[in-house]
Parts: sequence; C-alpha cells; structure tokens
Amino acid sequence: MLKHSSGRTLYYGKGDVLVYRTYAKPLQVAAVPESAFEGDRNIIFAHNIKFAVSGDKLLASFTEGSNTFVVATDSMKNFLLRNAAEYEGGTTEGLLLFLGRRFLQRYPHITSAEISADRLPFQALDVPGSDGFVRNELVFRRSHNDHASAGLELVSRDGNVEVLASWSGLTGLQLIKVSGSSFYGFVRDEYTTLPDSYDRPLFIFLDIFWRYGDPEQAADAAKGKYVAAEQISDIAHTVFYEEQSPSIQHLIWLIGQRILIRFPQLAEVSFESNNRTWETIVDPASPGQPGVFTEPRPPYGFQGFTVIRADVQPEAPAAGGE
Ligand SMILES: O=c1[nH]c(=O)c2[nH]c(=O)[nH]c2[nH]1
Repeated sequence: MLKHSSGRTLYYGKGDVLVYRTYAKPLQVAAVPESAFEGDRNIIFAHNIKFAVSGDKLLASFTEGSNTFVVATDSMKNFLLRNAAEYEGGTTEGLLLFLGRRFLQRYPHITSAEISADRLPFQALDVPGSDGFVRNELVFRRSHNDHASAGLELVSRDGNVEVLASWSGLTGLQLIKVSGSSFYGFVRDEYTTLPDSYDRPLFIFLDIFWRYGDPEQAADAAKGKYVAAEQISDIAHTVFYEEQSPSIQHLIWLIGQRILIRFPQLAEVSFESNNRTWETIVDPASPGQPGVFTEPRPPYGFQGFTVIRADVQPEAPAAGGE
C-alpha cells in the first residue's frame, strides 16, 4: 500500500515511538458474559507507535538525494508525541486515526500513511483502604502480558483523509490448559513418530486480529460498539477452559465463533497460533495427578485462520458446557 504511483515500494518512517499519554478519556464498554472487563480509567494510555508515509513527491529523495519534501523522521516523532496531548478519546484505534489524519493534513504533499501501535499495558493495583482493598489511581504495574494493538492505512486526496483499511488486535496471549486437550486421528505413515494423545498439556501462543463492519465504531468508543482487547482475551481463555479441543485448528475456530456471536459489530476475526505443547517427562497416572513436563524442543507448529461472519452458526450454543 505504501507505494509510488508507478507501483514501486516507497516509504519511510519511525518505529518505537513511545508515547506515554496520561489521563486519556476513560473507556466504557458493554459487558459480555465471559469477561469482568467493563472499561479502563485510561490514567496511563501508553503506546509504542510505528509510523510510515509515502507519496510521489518523495521519489526525488531516493533518486536524487533531494530532501526538499522530506519531513525528518525525528520531526515525525515530535509530531506524534506533541499531538498525542490533544487526543480526546480513549482507544488505540482512535489515537492512531487522530494522529495519522492530522499528519496528512499538516503535510499535504505526503499522500499515504500506515500507522500501527502496541498498547503498553500498565495494570491497576489495589491498596488497603479503610474498608478493605481499594483500586488506587496513582501507582501502576507495567505488564508484559498480552496487550491490545491496532493499525490503519490512510490516504489523502485533495485534503480529505480516508481510511483504506484498519485492524484491531490482541498480541502475545500465552495460555496453558493442563488437561482436556487431545490430538489424534491425524495422517499416520512412514514419517509419523508422534503418538496419539488423548490428554495433552496444551500450551498455545495466540495473536488475534479483528475487523469491524463499520471501522468508525473502533475509533470512537462513544458509539457504544467498541470491542476491548481485554474482552477478546477473556473470551479466548473461557472457550479454552470450556471446550475439549481435538486440535488447535478447531480450538481457534471455536474461539472465533464465540467472539463473532458476542460482537455482531465485527465482520471477521483472524488467528495466528503457535503450538508450544509441553514435552512430557513423567506422565500423570490420570488427569489431576502429578506430572512433570518441560519446554518443547524446536521447531514449533503454527496455524492461521480467519472466521468470517457467514461462518457463525446461529444454533451454536452461546456458552459451552463442561
Ligand atoms: O493441534 C495440533 N494441530 C496440529 O496440526 C498438530 N501437529 C502436531 O504435530 N501437533 C499438533 N497439534
């Protein structure tokens, strides 16, 4: 997408722009049964932003060494940081749209941009109050667990900025289910050494990406349709808990079904999963008994799949049983 009109790739930009905005607008979302998450005070609204731009006027910077139209990536970083102060919303998607649109309006000779970000999560903490523990609003714990992410492709035509594509995501989820997963019945031939497994300790890495039917609902939480990455994370672990999975392939299908049932405003949800199933050293005598496992040896398996709206089976139970 970031191309010169001749079709050749042309872009430049800045990565790892760390924007620690404080006191963004608090976020409120409609609750879903799988998640206790209903919002975020957004006292710390921190992101690692990547920003890249393109435009025909930039060709000469590559071919002739002319910097006449080059906005220095150092200036880009300053633009992103200073303008983040004026963002009035409370979502990653909204912040990216605000910053990307402002940049293209400020520099009209730059005609397209890609902007993406990982949210840097800071966890709220409880402290003793006069009547039990209370949520404090001053001290936060930096979390290195899964986090929200988002990205946008923008073009400007005659001063109007349009969104070409947008995605929202949850990155870095790592879940282990100690019992209740199997993998058997696969092709068995002279290359097969893997035994059938009827109860394996399934450790998965998951990245989940979703698109809205109407991308405006992602950028503006006031429309009441915002889907929080925390809710997606909670749905993923709930479905993993509830369902006996015959494979990761089917597990991500089930998680996708549940997400699209819960959020009719989403058009599709995509998965990238890794299989990190622990290697068994001492087999448990039966489920629930002690066992010993270790990290699997490389290489690792992976899966990718998109669940689309047309896949959603209306008769599918909204919540699976034990
Ligand atoms: O859930 C799984 N899917 C596979 O395709 C696969 N292949 C494999 O060796 N183990 C697994 N597990």
